[in-house]
Amino acid sequence: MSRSDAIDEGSYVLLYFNETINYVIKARRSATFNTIKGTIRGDQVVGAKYGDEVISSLGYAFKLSRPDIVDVLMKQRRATQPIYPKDAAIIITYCNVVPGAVVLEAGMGSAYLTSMLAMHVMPTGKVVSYERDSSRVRIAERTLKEMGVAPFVEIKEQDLAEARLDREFDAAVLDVAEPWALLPTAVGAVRHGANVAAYVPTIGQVDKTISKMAELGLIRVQLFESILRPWKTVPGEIRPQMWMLGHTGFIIIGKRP
Ligand SMILES: C[S@@+](CC[C@H](N)C(=O)[O-])C[C@H]1O[C@@H](n2cnc3c(N)ncnc32)[C@H](O)[C@@H]1O
Repeated sequence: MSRSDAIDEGSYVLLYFNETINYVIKARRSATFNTIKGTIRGDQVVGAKYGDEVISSLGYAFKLSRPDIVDVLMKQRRATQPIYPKDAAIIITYCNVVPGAVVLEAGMGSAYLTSMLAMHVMPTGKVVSYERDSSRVRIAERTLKEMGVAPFVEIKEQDLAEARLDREFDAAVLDVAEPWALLPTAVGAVRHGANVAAYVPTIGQVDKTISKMAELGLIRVQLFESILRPWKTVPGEIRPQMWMLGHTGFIIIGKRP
């Protein structure tokens, strides 16, 4: 994501009319963006600056605003079920993912979590991410580039179970179907006192993961489900939104004693 005020070809833009009518777009000179308040041409956007306004074909003014990290992340291609920012925030906070940290991850999937991890370890740390499916690696590489974090991620196109690792990691995160199978490798690769997190969608997986963490001697095992309820913020109509994300996954975090 660029810090410049200029909107170039390929920049992400929040096209904002009001609290309910707004869109995140990727600026393309040759494109046309359809909104329910008329269309906006790409050549009105590319070459403008963040903060400018453009007028739609129906005469409505839209602000060209700089989007947030979450806006850009949620526009990236998904090869797999990604970890959403609400869950990434817990993993990052509880696993002490700070600038300079070296984090082990499997699998990389669509690199949503990888991007968020990389943003927190940069500029001196790194994420070492394992993904055994090469087609997903190609998609993940693109996401990391779009998010501007590619230099902080070392991609290993390999099954984590086959990796030989030194004990150099400050944290490990497993988002795979059977994290219990990878826990011995992950636990063996983190420093004393480091946390290992697993992310799974079903209770059966939670049970197996917690049992394996206990067997491996991890301490203070914590289990979280993050339920984020967004509210409508229109003055005079403040109430919960009608729709919300009901379930994503469970986060299990254990500490290597
Ligand atoms: C649910 S996706 C991960 C999504 C990712 N966390 C995100 O936020 O975009 C799970 C990925 O783990 C990969 N995977 C599963 N087992 C693996 C293993 N043993 N080693 C490396 N990758 C693995 C799968 O190929 C799949 O792409």
